[in-house]
Amino acid sequence: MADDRLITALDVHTLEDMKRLVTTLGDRVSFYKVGMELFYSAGPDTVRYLKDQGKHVFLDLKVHDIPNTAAQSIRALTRLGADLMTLHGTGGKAMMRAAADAVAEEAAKLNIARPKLLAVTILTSMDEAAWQEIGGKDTVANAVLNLARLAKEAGIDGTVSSPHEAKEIRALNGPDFLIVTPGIRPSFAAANDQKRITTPAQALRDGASHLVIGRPITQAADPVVAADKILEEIQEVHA
Ligand SMILES: O=c1ccn([C@@H]2O[C@H](COP(=O)(O)O)[C@@H](O)[C@H]2O)c(=O)[nH]1
Repeated sequence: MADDRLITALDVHTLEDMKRLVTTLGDRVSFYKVGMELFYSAGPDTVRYLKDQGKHVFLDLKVHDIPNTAAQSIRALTRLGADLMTLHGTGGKAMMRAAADAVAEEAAKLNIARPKLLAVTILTSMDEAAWQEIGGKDTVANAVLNLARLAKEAGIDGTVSSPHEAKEIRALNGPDFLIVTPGIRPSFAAANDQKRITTPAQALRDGASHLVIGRPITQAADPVVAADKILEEIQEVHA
């Protein structure tokens, strides 16, 4: 049975590959992520197709620019009708505020449901060493928490962060804040390039609202079996 807490990342190159995966996974997956790899290759048709299939869409394009450019880009993306969209929290509070205002304005103008905006904090592929290499002065966890606080103050709906920070973000930003966590690895899957990882059930127990899982499903020998195992695991953790 589908569970909206599972978001499957469609990191493939073409519309045809995307459609094949969505057809294969059928009704068991209700929420998909379209990221840069797919969107830069196949464009807005990806989102339209998924919406036509009755799926929820997380459009993860990680907008990062000065406030005006970020806001206008987010405004344009709002017209595609995704459910969730991202921008980088490291663009700062003024940028996040401008983008949040732009989404609200554009959705009201079009009379559509307002897509929720998520701030990407520190990528889940970074460990402490990688973070310090780019000049991080505090721990990854503290930097993530600071960005989560700024995001909420700026009117952003949630964060993209690793499951390692979920418990503290939940305590800081309350029950309604979205905590969307990539870096999820079921026991049967390889870590790949992800560094701050945990299992699907543990991430939910720690307060994640959604799990983003790509390769453990899409590159599995049998994606249906992999998705079913994950769904079985998370159904034991109540929302
Ligand atoms: O910090 C981040 C932000 C985004 N992602 C995205 O999530 C998926 C994870 O895919 P896996 O194959 O399960 O590793 C991928 O699309 C990333 O772009 C992230 O991993 N970490």
